[in-house]
Amino acid sequence: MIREALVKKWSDFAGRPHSYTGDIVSGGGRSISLGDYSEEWRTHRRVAHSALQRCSAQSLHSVIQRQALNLRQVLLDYKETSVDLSEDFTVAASNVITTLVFGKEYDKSSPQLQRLHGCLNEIVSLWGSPWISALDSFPLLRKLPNPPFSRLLKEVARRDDIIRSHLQEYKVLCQDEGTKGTVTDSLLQSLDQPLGDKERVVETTAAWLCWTVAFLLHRPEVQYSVYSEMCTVLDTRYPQYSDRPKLPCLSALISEVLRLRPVAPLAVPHRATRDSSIAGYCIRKDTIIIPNLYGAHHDPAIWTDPYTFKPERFLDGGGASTRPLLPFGGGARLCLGESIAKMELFLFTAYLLRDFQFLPSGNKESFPDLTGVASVVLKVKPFRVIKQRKGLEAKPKELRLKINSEKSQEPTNPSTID
Ligand code: HEM
Repeated sequence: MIREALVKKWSDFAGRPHSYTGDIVSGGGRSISLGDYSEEWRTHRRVAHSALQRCSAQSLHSVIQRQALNLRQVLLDYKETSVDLSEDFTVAASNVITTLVFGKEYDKSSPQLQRLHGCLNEIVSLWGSPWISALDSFPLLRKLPNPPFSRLLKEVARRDDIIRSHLQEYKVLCQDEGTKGTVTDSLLQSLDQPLGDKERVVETTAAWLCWTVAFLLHRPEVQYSVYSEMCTVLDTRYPQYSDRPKLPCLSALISEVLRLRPVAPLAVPHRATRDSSIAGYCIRKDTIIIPNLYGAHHDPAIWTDPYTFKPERFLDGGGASTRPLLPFGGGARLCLGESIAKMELFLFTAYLLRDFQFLPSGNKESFPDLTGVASVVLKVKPFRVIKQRKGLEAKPKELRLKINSEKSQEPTNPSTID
């Protein structure tokens, strides 16, 4: 049904609903993700898409590898203390984007990065608050004083100032170095608009990495399987994205985490641009459509044990196909960062599992809660983890992930899943 709406009838459902607060956050609906379907939006998206494609072809791989190695160093510096890695994952993912767009990377303590992240987090949390969402449904409230809304306006202005000053700095750099017209420059021009997409973009990859570590703590044998596979295939070298077909256990792990916890579980709302139908039901122009990706990924008619973390379902003979997966949506509004995100998920996970073993920080109670917290993206509740360094020379003992393994497939702490 979701495919019918988003892919087959893509032009009927390519719109975005207008909302008072959405317009404020996206500078009047001019961002790619919240902008309505129009000629201006299509041009904006086309330019951004082709710039990202060229970036991916030229430098994305090395940019991600560099951030994966930086992340490795950060983790090594923690020694074996128990830590919450969510901020480090956010910095790594955010540095991929800032390197592509501004040619700059930051470390966790950088005041510029903290200012940007602080501002984006504040926007996300204020925008989700009932004081502010009420303004969309009850226009009369817009006339009353509303301190959270005043704060939102201030944060949005602060965000745009920060981004504008980065863009300005980068334009000067481009002129100085004669790099005008490069791939990054064309991406920059396409993003030289109110930047309402940033909140989601920096959060998704980091949220996904946190979910992966959380699930792996509940089923350590999966972690071992992926590691063992890398030892066999790569020997001592670091993985390349082109190694994907040779690393089925790693690919299966990525697909399973995307299935169980799509970080944008309800995608972004669509709007019917004309009268149409879905599954034979008449849908009037301007109806708001919310694609329930989470529901599709847990449909018992398609998935066996849909609520169980079972990457082996995607291995040969495991019975599942990746075709019904829709973590990036589809059609005209398909996630613009899909190819970047896929490469990030693969390389970050491969680098992390090649060099580290993740362990729970204490007894059974300290296992991560897998229910999740919904905000702009679906996140795991904060948890701490211990990571031990491993060397590829230390080959794992009995580590293959088996299809229909006799070991329980349930997480170690079943009371915490859904
Ligand atoms: C695990 C990582 C990610 C997931 C699961 C994800 C998923 C999604 C989903 C479900 C949508 C909504 C599609 C729809 O409306 O039907 C979306 C939209 C979007 N995503 Fe992603 N995303 C991820 C990472 C990224 C990254 C890294 C970027 C940027 C480089 C990005 C940029 C965008 C943009 C610009 C849109 C709006 C597209 C439009 O409205 O035309 N995403 N994403």
